[in-house]
Amino acid sequence: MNTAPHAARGAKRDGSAASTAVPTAASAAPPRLNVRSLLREAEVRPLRIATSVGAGTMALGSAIGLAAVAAWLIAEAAQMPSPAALAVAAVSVRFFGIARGVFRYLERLASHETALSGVVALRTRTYDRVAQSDASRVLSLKRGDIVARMGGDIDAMGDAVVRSIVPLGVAATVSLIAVAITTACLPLAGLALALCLAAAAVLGGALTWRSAKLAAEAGTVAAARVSTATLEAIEGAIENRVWGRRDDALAELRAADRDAEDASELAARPAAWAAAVIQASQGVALVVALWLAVTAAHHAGLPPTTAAIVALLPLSAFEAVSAVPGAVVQAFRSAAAARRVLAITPEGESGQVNGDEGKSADDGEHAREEAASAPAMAAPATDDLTLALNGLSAAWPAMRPTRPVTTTLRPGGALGIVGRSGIGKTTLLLTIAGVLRPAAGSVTVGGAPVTAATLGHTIAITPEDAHVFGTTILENLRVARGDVTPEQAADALRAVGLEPWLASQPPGLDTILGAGALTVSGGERRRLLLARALLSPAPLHLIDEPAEHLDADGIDALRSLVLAMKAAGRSVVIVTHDLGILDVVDEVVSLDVD
Ligand SMILES: Nc1ncnc2c1ncn2[C@@H]1O[C@H](COP(=O)(O)OP(=O)(O)OP(=O)(O)O)[C@@H](O)[C@H]1O
Repeated sequence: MNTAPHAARGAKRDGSAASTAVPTAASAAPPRLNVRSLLREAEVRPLRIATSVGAGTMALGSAIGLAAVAAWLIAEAAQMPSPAALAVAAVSVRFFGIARGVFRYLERLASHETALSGVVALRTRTYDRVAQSDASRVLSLKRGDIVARMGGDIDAMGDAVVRSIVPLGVAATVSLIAVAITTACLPLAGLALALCLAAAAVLGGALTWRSAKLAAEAGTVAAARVSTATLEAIEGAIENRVWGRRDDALAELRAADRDAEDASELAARPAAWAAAVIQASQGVALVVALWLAVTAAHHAGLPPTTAAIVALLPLSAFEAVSAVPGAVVQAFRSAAAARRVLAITPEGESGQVNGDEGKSADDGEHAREEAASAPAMAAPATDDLTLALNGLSAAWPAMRPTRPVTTTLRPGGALGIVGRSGIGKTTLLLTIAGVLRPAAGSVTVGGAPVTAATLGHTIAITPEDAHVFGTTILENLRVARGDVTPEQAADALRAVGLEPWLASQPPGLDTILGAGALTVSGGERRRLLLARALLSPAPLHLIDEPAEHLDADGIDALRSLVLAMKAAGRSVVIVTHDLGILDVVDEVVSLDVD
């Protein structure tokens, strides 16, 4: 039985109130993420990263080799090198030229393979976590927000490997090799190069990080203001002209644009400083290396070839360091994406992904609650299927809780929930299903607390906007139970009055329906969902607005269906605006406040 996804889709996704007024999954301070935990999450093996870094280092090393051969040729030219030595130089140039391309290709292969398989692992883990997480967190997000987190954000986490970890690893390795070679030739020059490289990497990296942070904070807000002001100016052009507010709208747009410019300038400043620091460090490294090499060649007898290598090596070493700003920007983006993804998962709440850092008292309480309810999740402990609402009140984070409800529903009974629009009937239904945690009171089946995992075993739910999949009628009914036979499917469709409709479809049960019920009418869709509910094996069924879109015949079919479910010993809870069908329920609960 697979009704949980319906529950998720069934909830309204107007998360605006929740996301502004109350700390929710979207707004709560997200946990920190470190590189080790990211690599573990993405199932990236250190050996694979080492292979990518090794290949990248060889590619850049080949470039350094080319520079070294050039330096040697320049230094040797004046001393008339032998043809044999020149032949060696020529072969070396060819070797390094080819090796550079080959290793660059290998590095791309290795790092992309690592990143792509990492993204698959990350996405799979995140889907698993979301399926197990507190539904109110996920349901409080807008659909587009979830798609963005599952899509672009996880891709951005994967990009950390290719665009951040590997380039930083290559920069560090190449710098170390350059410093080692320089130190071997002339220790003082090695020290100077090490200091310049460290200054460029650390200062340049820190300034770039600052720039990325400013761009993300001020830049995003300013860009959103410009978009809003632009849309309002265009869409409200006629009204603004009529009411004489055109100048105000344009002034707001100009102000927003100025803000956006200021924000991008603010963010560009540290980035410019970072570029300047790297350039200045490279310049200083070159001048110092040149000066030390020439001095050593003149006064300490350093061979001219070695002096040339010492003088020219900084050029190549800084080629690796110049990748640092881009890698830092990517690290910032990946970290922000990781925080957004983790914020919708239980691990995000508890900080499990990041070791034990950031566990709040609230998180601990949540974990204890989960642990306490765990035994009830596997299966009901008793055969008693009595549903008990004990002062149960339901609420989304920013919503006023519904009035407390206390009642008992025995197997074979039916309960109706009514109340004015927006009072919280659907919210209460989701709470009874265990999708949302109660705002107050409790809901139990056979004395055991209901949790999200009870859904499917004991409780099934048919939300108002339960999804109709783009597949056959039979498969749409098998959502309720995987082993529904064609005969059972046809019987269920007959029970809800869809027999004539089925007969009018030449492929019968194999008729493909349009995804999202595009090819069925509102009433047919509702009856199809009722047939699905009828086929569900769960002894307790919750149905949201079953009478919606039904004509008089449909209402009669609904009545018969509820009576049939009751006769079969199943309990039914119905949320409805249609008071006409309440004659089939045993008790009616109104959420309206007197
Ligand atoms: N996913 C959600 N996240 C946050 N708030 C929500 C969500 N879904 C609904 N709400 C809010 O909860 C309140 C109650 O909504 P609910 O759907 O439970 O009312 P209802 O009584 O079933 O309404 P109706 O009869 O119109 O279907 C509303 O203010 C609604 O905006």
